[in-house]
Amino acid sequence: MSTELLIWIVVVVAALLAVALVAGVVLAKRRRISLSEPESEQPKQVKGYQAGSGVTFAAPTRTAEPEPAATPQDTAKPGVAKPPVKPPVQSAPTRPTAPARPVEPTAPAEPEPVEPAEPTGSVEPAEPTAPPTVPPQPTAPVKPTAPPPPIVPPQPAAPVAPTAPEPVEHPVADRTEVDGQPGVGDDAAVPRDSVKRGFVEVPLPEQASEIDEIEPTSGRLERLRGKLARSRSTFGQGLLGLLGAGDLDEDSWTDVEDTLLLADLGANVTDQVVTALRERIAARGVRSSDDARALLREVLVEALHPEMDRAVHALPHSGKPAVVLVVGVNGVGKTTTTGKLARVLVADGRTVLLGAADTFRAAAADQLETWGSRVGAATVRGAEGADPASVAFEAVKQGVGAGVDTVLVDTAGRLHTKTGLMDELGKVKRVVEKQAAVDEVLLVLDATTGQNGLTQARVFAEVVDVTGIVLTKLDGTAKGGIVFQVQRELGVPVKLVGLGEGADHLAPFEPVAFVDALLG
Ligand SMILES: Nc1nc2c(ncn2[C@@H]2O[C@H](COP(=O)(O)OP(=O)(O)OP(=O)(O)O)[C@@H](O)[C@H]2O)c(=O)[nH]1
Repeated sequence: MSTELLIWIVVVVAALLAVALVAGVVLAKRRRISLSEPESEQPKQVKGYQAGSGVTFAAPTRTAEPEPAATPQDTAKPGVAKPPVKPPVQSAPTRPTAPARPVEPTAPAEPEPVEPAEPTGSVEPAEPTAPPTVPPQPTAPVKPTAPPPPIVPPQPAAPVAPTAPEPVEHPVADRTEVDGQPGVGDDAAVPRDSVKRGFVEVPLPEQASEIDEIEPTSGRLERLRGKLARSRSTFGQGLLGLLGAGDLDEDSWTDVEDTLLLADLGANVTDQVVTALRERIAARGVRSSDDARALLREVLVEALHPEMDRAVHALPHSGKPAVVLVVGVNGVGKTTTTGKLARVLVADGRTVLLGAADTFRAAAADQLETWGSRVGAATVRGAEGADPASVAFEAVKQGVGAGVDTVLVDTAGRLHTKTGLMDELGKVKRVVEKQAAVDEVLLVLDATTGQNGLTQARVFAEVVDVTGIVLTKLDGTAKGGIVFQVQRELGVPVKLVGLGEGADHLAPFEPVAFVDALLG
């Protein structure tokens, strides 16, 4: 074999080897790429918790036996909560294209449950003589010339033309009783003969010329977290600063306790939280501020009982509308909450009828009607001073007749005595139940009143079977901890929170998103 041939063989072998090497490298690279998903197809990793859901509505889950109300004894125990129920149906977030069906005016209310109109500011009505399951009969003789108050047929989306009355002096700041008990007679924070609040004193939403755009309800708590800034400074800075500092001595634990008490968690919840923190820090140790945050988050979320059923029972069932009563003392934000809730329901594709059973304050009905007109919900109202039960009855009757999905009844908050409160609310509920079951009783509490709100809540819980709490004005307080306490004391879940005066500043209460907002 010649040298030249040998050289050629070596060159060809070298070239073949080089080609094989390059091909091997390319194949190996391809294989590596094909093992992983294309980046765009990977689910986007969300950092931290995102409040994704909106307000959850559900048809009532009750069966023949109504759920027993939580007793104070029950609720004194830690962790007492309503047993988790069947997961509620999450309604599709559809937006209605047309306003709610107009409600046909019906004949005046049936005489039985309707009482003659009472002049506003009159003395408390006489004790009803009928047994509690029957609507109370008027004990005073009915004057032939005083027929039941006419129920004004609802004007769907009719703009309200407010006549601007003279501004009146009113102790607005004193509207919620300072010792927490609804005052009695002349001891009431707002004496019964005081000048009524005028229309001008309540900031009304602007008149609607067309149906409002409503902000999506999903993720509202997340979007409104900035409104919790005042509470955040207590939890996020105060508490995290203490826990992140490393080994805690007894003085530091006392500071932790004080911070929780100052945030209105109350003695029992504070005890529970501090005990859990101490145990877990001892078991796991806290080495960084991230550890401290994670631990605090875990303990606070647990204390809020995320397993509680927070669905608002506002979906129709058995061919009838759901009936939601909104109760609470005056000034806490009942009318505003009723209006905001109507918006949420309409945004969810539901038809809503509003019942203005707050007949003590004429402006309340105007206020509610304005809220309704902005979303195309009709309002049933009575004359000022009319029997609230008759207006509630008429609203539900018309709601059943018109086949709406939900009737929201705004009740009166001007209640001076516990007995009056009992009679009034009990009667409203009994009378309404002649038409349709009451599915939800939402107790509205003003978060800025702290312990007072809690005392009011206990009084209301004695009177009606409260099924959910709406905590308003959380944007105006550093004491967001009241949420923990109110749930524990009443054993009733906080379902909604008010985070501002804006029309869409009502959010579903989500424990994890709430704690995240508090911790910042
Ligand atoms: N900052 C803030 N203000 C609120 C909130 N909810 C209601 N308000 C305000 O609280 C005030 C009282 O609200 P209303 O809805 O009139 O209260 P009410 O309970 O119906 O009052 P009465 O009809 O007198 O019983 C109004 O100025 C509302 O705008 C909230 O979540 N945050």
